[in-house]
Amino acid sequence: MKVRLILEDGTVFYGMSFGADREVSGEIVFNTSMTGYQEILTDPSYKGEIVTMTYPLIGNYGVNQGDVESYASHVNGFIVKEFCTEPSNWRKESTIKEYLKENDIVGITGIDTRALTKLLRTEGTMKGIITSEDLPESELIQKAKDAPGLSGRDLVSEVTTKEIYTKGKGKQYKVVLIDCGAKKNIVRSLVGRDCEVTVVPATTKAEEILSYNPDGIMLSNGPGDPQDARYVVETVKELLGKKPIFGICLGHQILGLACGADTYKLKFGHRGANHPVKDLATNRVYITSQNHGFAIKEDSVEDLDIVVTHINVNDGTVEGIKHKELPAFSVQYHPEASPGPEDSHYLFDRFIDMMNN
Ligand SMILES: NC(=O)CC[C@H](N)C(=O)O
Repeated sequence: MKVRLILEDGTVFYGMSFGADREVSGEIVFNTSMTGYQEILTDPSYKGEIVTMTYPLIGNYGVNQGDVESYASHVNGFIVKEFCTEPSNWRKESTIKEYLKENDIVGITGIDTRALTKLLRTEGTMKGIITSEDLPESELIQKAKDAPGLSGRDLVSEVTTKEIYTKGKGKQYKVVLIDCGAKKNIVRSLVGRDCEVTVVPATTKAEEILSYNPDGIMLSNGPGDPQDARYVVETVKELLGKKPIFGICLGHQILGLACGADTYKLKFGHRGANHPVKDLATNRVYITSQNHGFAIKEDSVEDLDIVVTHINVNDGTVEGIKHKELPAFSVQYHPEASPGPEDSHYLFDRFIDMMNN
């Protein structure tokens, strides 16, 4: 079926639907990873976003149950230049097209994703709408403008776990993971390092978290504007100094806010698997997996009890912080990778070391 992608600035792209046939809107973002499309579709941090892949051929190794990163798919829509109809891989269970249909994800193909990405890079991320409706363009542009953005809404509550559950029962270190939209590989990375991980809803109060008597607390990734997750920020303020804390992505922004820093929205964010990040202590550069549209303001960290530990080599933005005295640190990127390079796995080891002290 023919569909249109209409951006709030009036740009129109024509494509074909290859997933669910529904009208969707959301913030359009681009991801530069060449592989990992299934992990991207199921990363809860993409809630509210329509993802365009810059790599021109998506789906060439198929999809399988092992590569999902959460209990469902979360993207509002998925845009590709071309999708593969005959994937070849020993792990393949079905095709990207079947997957999108089965999981009710709107997908469009035949889009000039290079032109779309260049536009978003120049103008910044924009809201857009994917539709097959035969309405006048002006009405559809208005619909795109009226679509909810990422700020001013509590997206975390839409993806956080409803039930408390534990993985790696009986393992040595007890970790409570505050689930703001956690990816499975964070849990796997901890369980693989001898941690028993109790995953709790984002609304869980500090007192209840401490009642588990954990050795450490992990703050997960998650969707939306960190300023809208104030209730988690308040919880983290109470937990600071009581137990070692490690934050990833939204968890990093939340730790920053809890320590008094400020956050802002980046022009078009960082989403991909090859973002260079410099560790300021060693001057070593790591290639990292990223997916974020907000960041900690560098100048807001001055005069606080935290320091910037990592920066992005491309644009100099803050990629990591640590508390000057208390056992708490965080990174804006994804040490759990999935998809992406595994260079930063050592950060989980650093968290274990903190729990040993
Ligand atoms: N992956 C994440 O945790 C993303 C954090 C936040 N939603 C952002 O876009 O910046």
